[in-house]
Amino acid sequence: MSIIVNNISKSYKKVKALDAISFEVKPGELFGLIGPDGAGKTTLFRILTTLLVADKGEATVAGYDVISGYKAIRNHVGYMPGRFSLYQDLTIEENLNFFATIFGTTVEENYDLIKDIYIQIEPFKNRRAGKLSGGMKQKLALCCALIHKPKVLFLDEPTTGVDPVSRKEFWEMLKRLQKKDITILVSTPYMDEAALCDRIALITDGQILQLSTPEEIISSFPKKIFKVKAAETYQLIKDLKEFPKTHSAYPFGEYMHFTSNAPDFKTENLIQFLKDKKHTNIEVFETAPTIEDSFMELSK
Ligand SMILES: Nc1ncnc2c1ncn2[C@@H]1O[C@H](COP(=O)(O)OP(=O)(O)OP(=O)(O)O)[C@@H](O)[C@H]1O
Repeated sequence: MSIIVNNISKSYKKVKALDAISFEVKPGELFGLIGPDGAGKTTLFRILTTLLVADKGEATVAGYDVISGYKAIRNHVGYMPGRFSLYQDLTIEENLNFFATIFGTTVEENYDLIKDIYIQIEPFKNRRAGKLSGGMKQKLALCCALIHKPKVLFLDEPTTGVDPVSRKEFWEMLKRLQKKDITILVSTPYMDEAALCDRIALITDGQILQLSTPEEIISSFPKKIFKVKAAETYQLIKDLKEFPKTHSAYPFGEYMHFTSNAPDFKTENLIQFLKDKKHTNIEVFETAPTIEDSFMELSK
């Protein structure tokens, strides 16, 4: 296993950031930690990259224990923290050379690994990191995290604050890196990105709610799910909560997602209920569940 996490707990005074977390990541896997802000993702990354010591439990990365093997881990992993790790006053080229030097290597030695990504920012290589766009900073930070050819790559919310096109390109880059035998642990609050991982752990309040492939998580969704819309959205939210057969109802884009607690639920019943409440332009139709729906259901 590339990463083994066994019963890891960590508290900051009264806040339990991680509560007996266990999971394993296979070599070459692209594994996602999916969860909202404050779920404990950064704390876990810091423990696995040896920057923070857990209160309880054990973990190994690339075969090394996070406590006794911390020096080896630092040489074998790449870490792209959520907040940019770049030196703002150094140029693209200087940042990259700096990271190569501290790992005792050169940009030339591992250029092959970063080439695809670096050529996109190379035209700006003399620009200071502080003056780059979010997407360009992200690409540079990834190059810096890769420059010593790590076995395991940790990416903490790499696409937060990045535009949708750059987000898509970024995930394509990760898929290419995976083919080069790098194990990747990536965290994201974006549920749509979860579908791009081999396996994911849904995490909230320091606990894993479910761990599986995205397909399995979706197919194990226990209920029929419906999209609901009406002219008055705010009133619709209130009324759906009052409908006696509601199990869950929450906003999802321009619709509400609704599940029923009644095995014999019929859309006509809901439509009639909403009509009685004077709603207009009512739409109710069945839809396929998403990872976000699984998350909502599990964290209920
Ligand atoms: N140094 C700290 N001191 C006190 N509490 C902390 C500290 N770091 C994190 N926490 C708390 O621990 C919990 C988990 O935080 P963590 O940063 O690990 O979560 P996260 O999933 O990475 O979320 P975010 O994306 O907001 O960083 C949160 O409640 C957070 O407020």
